[in-house]
Amino acid sequence: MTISVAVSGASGYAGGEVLRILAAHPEVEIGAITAHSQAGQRLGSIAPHLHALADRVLVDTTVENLAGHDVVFLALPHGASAAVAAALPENTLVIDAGADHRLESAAAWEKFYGSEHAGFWPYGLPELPGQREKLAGTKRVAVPGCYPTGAQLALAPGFAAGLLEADDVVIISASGTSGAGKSLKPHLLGSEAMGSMSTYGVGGSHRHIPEMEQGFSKLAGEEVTVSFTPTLAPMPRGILTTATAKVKPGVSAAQLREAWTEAYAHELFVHLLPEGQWPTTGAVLGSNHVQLQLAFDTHANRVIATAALDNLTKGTAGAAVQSMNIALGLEENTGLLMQGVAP
Ligand SMILES: NC(=O)C1=CN([C@@H]2O[C@H](COP(=O)(O)OP(=O)(O)OC[C@H]3O[C@@H](n4cnc5c(N)ncnc54)[C@H](OP(=O)(O)O)[C@@H]3O)[C@@H](O)[C@H]2O)C=CC1
Ligand SMILES: CC(=O)N[C@@H](CCC(=O)OP(=O)(O)O)C(=O)O
Repeated sequence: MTISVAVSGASGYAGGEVLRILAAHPEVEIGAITAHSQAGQRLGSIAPHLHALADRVLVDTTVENLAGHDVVFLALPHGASAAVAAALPENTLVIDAGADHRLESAAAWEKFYGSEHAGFWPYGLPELPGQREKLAGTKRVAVPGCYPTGAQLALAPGFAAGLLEADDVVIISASGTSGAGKSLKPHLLGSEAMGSMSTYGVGGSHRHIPEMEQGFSKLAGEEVTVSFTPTLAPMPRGILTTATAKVKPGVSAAQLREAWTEAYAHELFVHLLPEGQWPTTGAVLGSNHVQLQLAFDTHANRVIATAALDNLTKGTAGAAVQSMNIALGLEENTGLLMQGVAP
């Protein structure tokens, strides 16, 4: 049976990446592709790499254009998804790449996003304990933010195994510029962003902090506090996250390694590298894979875990398609077999 799929926000980076993956997905047929200011344009003029769909024309993002498909991907600015999603039929599988349905706490949503909370959907990070079961058969998926994907995969095994302290988690991530979307931003002009690194969203203000804390707190069974600082790296794609946390008294390096090894032993997309080999963003580019490594800094009594992923693939569109596969009962890696691009 062919699955009909609509993609909204198809003129943007996340929507374009969903289309790149779906174009090679053997079970789906791509129906409506929608945009906002660029509706009416040929996809080939906006995303020239998508040859298979070059002559398709973008239509307006309306409920009428999106309804009538088995699956609808929403790749819209946060705040725009909730209204569209609420008007789509209950039996349509809706996969939201934006933030609107990621947070369970209305108070956290209002504090960080400053608008009304739209609700909470099953979270599209199947590698977290118990999460795959919540995604199977669901009709709604909230795709994680790109930074929370790397951060949670980096430290989840330690919290799930009760090895880490909850009150001293520090996460620093470097992201490629596509993480900020396609719209024009002065600090992302080529001449500003290339050849230079910068820090932003400092001082506990980044919207992804409550999402990370929500994930860790569920695993730890207590409130976890995260200090997160994002930085912008002069590359189009990729995230390198370094996450550190204090280790509980008496925990050994071998226990840490065993927890991480067991957590990801059967995962198709998350790879704990052999000891001594450290993740690189280059190795996972364009793929749904995540590389991980950890070390025990016994001097500071901290675990140091590093994760590399492609923000547009495992950080958004790959996770969205992986979640679709699970929700529909397909093999989880259908359409996601691509390896990284090197050099
Ligand atoms: N970039 C990334 O790495 C990640 C992005 N995401 C999320 O995915 C979503 C899309 O992000 P991204 O692709 O980067 O952003 P882009 O700015 O690249 O694309 C935004 C898309 O939304 C459309 N759009 C803009 N305004 C509206 C509106 N008011 N109503 C309906 N559609 C609108 C645009 O259409 P048009 O161009 O025609 O105006 C475009 O298709 C966001 O929620 C983002 O947070 C999640 C994880 C990572
Ligand atoms: C480099 C850069 O600017 N990255 C974006 C995160 C992209 C993302 O995941 O955004 P959503 O949570 O809105 O889906 C940021 O820091 O806001």
